[in-house]
Amino acid sequence: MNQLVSPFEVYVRIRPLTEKEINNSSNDLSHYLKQDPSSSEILFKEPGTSQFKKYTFNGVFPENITNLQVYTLTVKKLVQFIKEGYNSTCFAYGCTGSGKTHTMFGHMNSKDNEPGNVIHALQECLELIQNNENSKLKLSYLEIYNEKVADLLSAGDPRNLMIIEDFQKGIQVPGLSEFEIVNLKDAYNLVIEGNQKRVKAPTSANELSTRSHAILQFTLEQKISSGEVLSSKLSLIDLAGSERGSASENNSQRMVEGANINRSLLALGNCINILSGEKKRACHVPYRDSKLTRLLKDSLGGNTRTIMIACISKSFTAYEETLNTLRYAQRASMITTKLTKTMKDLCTGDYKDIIKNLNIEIENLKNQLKNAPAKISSTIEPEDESLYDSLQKQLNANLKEYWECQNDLKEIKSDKKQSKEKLMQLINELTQEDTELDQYDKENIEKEILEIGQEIRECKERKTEIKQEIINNLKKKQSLQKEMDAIKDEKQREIIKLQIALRGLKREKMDLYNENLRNKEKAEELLVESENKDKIIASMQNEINFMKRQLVEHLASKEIQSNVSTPSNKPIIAKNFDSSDISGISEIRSSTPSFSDYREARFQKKYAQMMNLPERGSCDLFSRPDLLMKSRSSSATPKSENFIQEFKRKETRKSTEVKCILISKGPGTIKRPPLSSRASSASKKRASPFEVGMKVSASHENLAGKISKLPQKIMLPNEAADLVKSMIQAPGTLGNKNVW
Ligand SMILES: Nc1ncnc2c1ncn2[C@@H]1O[C@H](COP(=O)(O)OP(=O)(O)OP(=O)(O)O)[C@@H](O)[C@H]1O
Repeated sequence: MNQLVSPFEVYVRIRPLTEKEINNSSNDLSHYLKQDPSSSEILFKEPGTSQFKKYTFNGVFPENITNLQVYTLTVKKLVQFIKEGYNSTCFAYGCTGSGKTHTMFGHMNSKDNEPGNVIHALQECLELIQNNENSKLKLSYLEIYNEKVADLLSAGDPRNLMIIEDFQKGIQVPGLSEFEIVNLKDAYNLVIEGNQKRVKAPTSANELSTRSHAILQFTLEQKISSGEVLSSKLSLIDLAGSERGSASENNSQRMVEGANINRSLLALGNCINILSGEKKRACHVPYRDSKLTRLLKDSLGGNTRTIMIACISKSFTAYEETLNTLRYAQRASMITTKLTKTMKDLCTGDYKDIIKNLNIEIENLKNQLKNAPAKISSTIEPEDESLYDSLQKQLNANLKEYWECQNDLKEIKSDKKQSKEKLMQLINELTQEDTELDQYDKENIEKEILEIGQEIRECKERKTEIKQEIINNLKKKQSLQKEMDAIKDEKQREIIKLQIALRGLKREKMDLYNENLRNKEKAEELLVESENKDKIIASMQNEINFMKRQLVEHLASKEIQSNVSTPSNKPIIAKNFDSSDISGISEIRSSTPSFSDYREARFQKKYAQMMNLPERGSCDLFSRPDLLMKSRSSSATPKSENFIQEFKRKETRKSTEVKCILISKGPGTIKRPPLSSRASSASKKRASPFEVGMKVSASHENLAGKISKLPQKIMLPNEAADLVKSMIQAPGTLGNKNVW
């Protein structure tokens, strides 16, 4: 018996007669109630018959059994179960004075201290956490009195707490005090403190009757290897007495209490009926019918384990209540069948179909998610996501609650309609003249009419309450929606701000880019300008260099003039001049006079005037551009012919005074004859040096070789003059035929 055999187990505990009851021997129910201590059955004699009806449960505890034994056979199994991470519940049900409080709490302050289930469970749970350093135990204690939830451990007096359903944590009571338990003494004191706060009042059956449902919850939190926290709760419930108003000799307050107690127990019974499958309308479990069932929603059915201890008294005065309790407990015990059956069904083909359908649904949802616009993710920051999710879940729960309320309303309407029809039928039965009713039947019908009248009143009350719940539900929905919108709005505002900032930055970036472009263009222009300037400077530099050379030449010519006297100034005659010799001259190039030539000429003129020198340019050999040659072939070009002819002609006429020939062999560079060589004929008489630049082609190695023996430097005029003179006077020094 140490393991739970089904998710919902029902035990019956028989309370022994009290001393007072023993004294009244007629009060013993033994003649009506039989129980074999070795079996889990009770035989009970139904009213009006001599036969015993058999009630079967998971176990029956006779009068002499102790609280510890009861604990060992019931709640101890649940403690093991919460250790595995499942929620579980144990509630004591029964009429006033049947021993519920005794079973759950025991005699906590009396000298014959006999702790009940709560204390034993606490002890065992503490052992659990002491053996596992990664676990915590928390305790909360509340009561439901007149359909209001009150915290029994709060320092103040907070009444009417809300019950909400959290999709992750399950049923929650926001604002409910919760204490971490580390030792039994503290826990014990908390329980005593809570018990003292419970609403109590004397009834005819119990001097210290507790008038509320007391719910004590242990929450066991265990950190598992993955780092996640496994949270499970054990709810231990001492229900208020299930008796009818008349039995407990009540005043008006007791009547209200009784109505509320009855309602919640009725709701609990209805839930149990549906979970047990007794009612055909099994689709909707009316957890919302009372605070008690709402609170127990995640502790009844599903993956939870529940133990009901139905307490009955052996007192005959409680006969009717005992019978009701047995019937109630019997119905509850049928939950076992339903759940077992469901588990069996899971092994059949239906299960495969369910899985298949679920897989299809999952696939559909995945696709929907994939195709859904990522509105939320784009607007909600990760840190807000959990809050947003939680609000979303609360909204879903709120919506679910709304539909449940609407369903309840429909059910109430239909119940009311049925009750009214039944009422009419009973009234007809009672008032019909032709029916013969004896006093007993009449009393029964009247009793039934009263009960139905009470039911109709309850329906009305319930309807008003549900309407109020719908109003509250809609208010809650609005506030949740507001909260969600606030998150969205706030994020939206932030996003808009960021977008504006981003646009600003983009504009700034664009401006910078454009400015950069402009700067680049400017830089390029400046570069070109500077290159041009460099070129100008370089050309000016060249000009300066050239002019410097000219100056040197001027000075040299002046010197030559003074050195070469007119008498000895014999005309230089080229002898044996052969045109083939100059055919190797690949290029003698000149151009039409340029501005710089003109400037140079002016400079030279001015320089000459300044220095009192004769003006330059005396060789009309090169004064005519058409005489300038360009020859690449071995045969003389017409131009070279012209050149030769002209040279010879001038030589013949002896009209040309060639004072000096400077020959320089540049690296492929041909210097044009200076402008001076093309000077006007007016200055012919005054001889002036001129240059001939040559480029010697490879095919005329002969000439090239000879020329290469010439000094490769610009000679001073007098040196050059001497050289030329020697060349002319001693022809052949440059070769047999080459005479210049
Ligand atoms: N198994 C038992 N053995 C001895 N005494 C018991 C037992 N069960 C109950 N009693 C005694 O019976 C009396 C009534 O019990 P208890 O207060 O537990 O009833 P109850 O069902 O909680 O009543 P109520 O619903 O009115 O609170 C108490 O004095 C209690 O000590």
